[in-house]
Amino acid sequence: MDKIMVEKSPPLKGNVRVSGAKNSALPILAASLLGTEDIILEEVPRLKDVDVICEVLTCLGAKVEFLDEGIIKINSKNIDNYETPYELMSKMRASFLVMGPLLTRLGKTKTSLPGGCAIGTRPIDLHLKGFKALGAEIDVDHGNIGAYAKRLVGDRIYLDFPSVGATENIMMAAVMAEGETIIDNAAMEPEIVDLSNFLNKLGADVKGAGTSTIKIKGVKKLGGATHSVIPDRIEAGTFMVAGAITKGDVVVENVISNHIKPVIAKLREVGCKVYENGDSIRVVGTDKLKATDIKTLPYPGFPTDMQAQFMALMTICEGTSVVIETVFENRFMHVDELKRMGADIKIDGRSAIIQGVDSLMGAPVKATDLRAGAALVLAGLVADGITEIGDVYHIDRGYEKIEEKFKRLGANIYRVEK
Ligand SMILES: CC(=O)N[C@H]1[C@@H](OP(=O)(O)OP(=O)(O)OC[C@H]2O[C@@H](n3ccc(=O)[nH]c3=O)[C@H](O)[C@@H]2O)O[C@H](CO)[C@@H](O)[C@@H]1O
Ligand SMILES: C=C(OP(=O)(O)O)C(=O)O
Repeated sequence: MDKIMVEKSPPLKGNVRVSGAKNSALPILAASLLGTEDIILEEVPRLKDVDVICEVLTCLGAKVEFLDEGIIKINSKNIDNYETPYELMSKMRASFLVMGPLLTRLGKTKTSLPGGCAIGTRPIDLHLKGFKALGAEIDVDHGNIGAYAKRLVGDRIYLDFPSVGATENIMMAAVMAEGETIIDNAAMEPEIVDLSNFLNKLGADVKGAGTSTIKIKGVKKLGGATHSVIPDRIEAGTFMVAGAITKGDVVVENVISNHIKPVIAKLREVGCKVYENGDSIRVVGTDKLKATDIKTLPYPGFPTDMQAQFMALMTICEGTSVVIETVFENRFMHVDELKRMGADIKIDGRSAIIQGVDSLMGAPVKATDLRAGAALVLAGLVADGITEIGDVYHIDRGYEKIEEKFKRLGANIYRVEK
């Protein structure tokens, strides 16, 4: 398996362009099953997860063509298969997002139950609550899950937690249900707004995305559209932390600064200068990084997908920092790996207490999940010696051309292919 090697690097300097958001591209690609005419998607990041969802679409009968870099053409006019095979489902949890579109388009959908993963058990009860409210029958049998409905009828659905995936799956199922669906306590992430904009371009009637109440009026049929995926706020945040941790001067381009307000605020709290300038953000590091605290929350709170990267930064901030993870029950797998590099971190339930150290040491470590991997790359940039990161397939799920982008900023990073 490939490894990423990171050597202690000089302060990172220069410009880096952020790719389209993985977490927008995946639901939008799933929603492409709803359209009956050509769909052109731009700014799609070339990632392992994108390849998997494209394989899922192909297996369901859609035509998927990779055109120029970042551009994918999809035609779902003749989809005929309603089952996603276990092999594809097991490669990526987000494959579950095809259930909503298939249910409303074909009246049936079947797949294997998505399991938990390194960051938590990740149940799907809220997705199913939504499908049931719209009139679907749910059938769970031998690890498979089916949803069936002769007709879907709009209803009012309250989400017990503003789940991103459940909001997306229910929105997609509701776009062709009869009458009006209202989702209360909906997730408000920018990726939900991007999905809503895409659905409306296809001819849907979705209002309120980005607030906690989303209203969807069912339509009979959806067509085609051209749509550009929004920039990846988590990739942007990762490079911003890279500027901070190396005490560098990094300009992150193609970013919507409103989407990463908490990251900007916390970087300022640790002492960095952050300049917002149109669609770019410049982070200038400081010699005296100060401790701070973070608590992850659904949007617009501090994103759980930036928690590990920020913790890497906290390991060398002066003083004691506290991280409280409220979104996932087990998202501290990176702690043991950071400790192997000399970090001083204690876990107490959902809190991690980080005592800043003077320096980190390179070590062989494992990317236990996607953002844990990104955190180890960041820590490796400032650790003495070499950090050898294994299980990098996790990193490849969510970061396009990661070594190339870091190298251009002056990082000593390379991949060893095995
Ligand atoms: C592909 C994608 O967009 N992934 C993102 C999405 O994941 P995902 O959509 O899976 O995350 P959710 O918002 O659904 O999950 C948040 C919490 O709700 C719980 N939950 C969720 C659904 C459900 O039916 N029941 C339930 O209890 C989960 O276990 C978790 O504790 O949002 C997460 C939270 O911002 C991000 O970390 C992921 O990067
Ligand atoms: C947890 C993440 O993704 P997924 O939901 O696809 O596992 C992530 O992007 O950090």
